Amino acid sequence: MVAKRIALVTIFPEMFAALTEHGITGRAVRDGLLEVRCWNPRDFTSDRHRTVDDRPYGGGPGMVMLAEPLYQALTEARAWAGADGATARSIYLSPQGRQLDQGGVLELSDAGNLVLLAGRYEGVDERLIGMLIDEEWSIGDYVLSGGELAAMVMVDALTRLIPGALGHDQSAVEDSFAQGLLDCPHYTRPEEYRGRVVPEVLLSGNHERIRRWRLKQSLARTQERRPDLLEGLTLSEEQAQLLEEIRRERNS
Ligand SMILES: Nc1nonc1C(=O)NCC1CCCCC1
Repeated sequence: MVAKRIALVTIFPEMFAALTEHGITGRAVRDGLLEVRCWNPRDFTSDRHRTVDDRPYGGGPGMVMLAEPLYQALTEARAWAGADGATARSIYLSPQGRQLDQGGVLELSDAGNLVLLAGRYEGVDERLIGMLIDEEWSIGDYVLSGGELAAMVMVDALTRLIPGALGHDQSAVEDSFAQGLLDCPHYTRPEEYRGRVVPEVLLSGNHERIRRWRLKQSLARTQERRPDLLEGLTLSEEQAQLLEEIRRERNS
């Protein structure tokens, strides 16, 4: 198995320890499923202050990231990500991008290796984007101080789709999300917690009843909290039946 390579272009490479040193992403790196490597544009400057930004043409507040240090950093990052003939796609994280959802994560997970550009300041010289960026993606309609956290969100969601990255006991978590539904409620010991008990079906040991209960709970939650998600779904016979039951129970 060849490790998935994700290159990051960022002036804060230390931030990515959050991915490489913890949790599922950290284990994927240790297990050789994922390779993460950072390129810092500051390493591609030639002035004493290692300048990566400058004032915006046209005036206005803040600074804009210079194209040249990013160009050099991205070129090296793209070479690494595209080594041995691998396909590599260069992405810029910004609120102006396509909004990321699980469908987009699935698409990106099929796109081979990635180069993620994390911007700072007010943004990046548009000419650099035109020259070296293939796609712009957003993790949501809000403004962060930089693209690093957005890049980490994307890497985390992508890593969960790498075969072997989730221990056997987590792959089940993907079921409802993979079906485009919200997740069902979860419980663990004790059976009674401050007077609140676990739904008895989950103690029944009847795996078919439990599967059906969990699916019904996912459908009910999705109907209640995110009916828009249901609109986009083609329901199975069983899902349609359960949804009918839910609607009947709600109206009774
Ligand atoms: N939302 C987002 N989704 O992806 N990125 C986002 C963001 O808010 N990024 C911060 C900006 C800050 C200025 C430079 C470019 C990135």
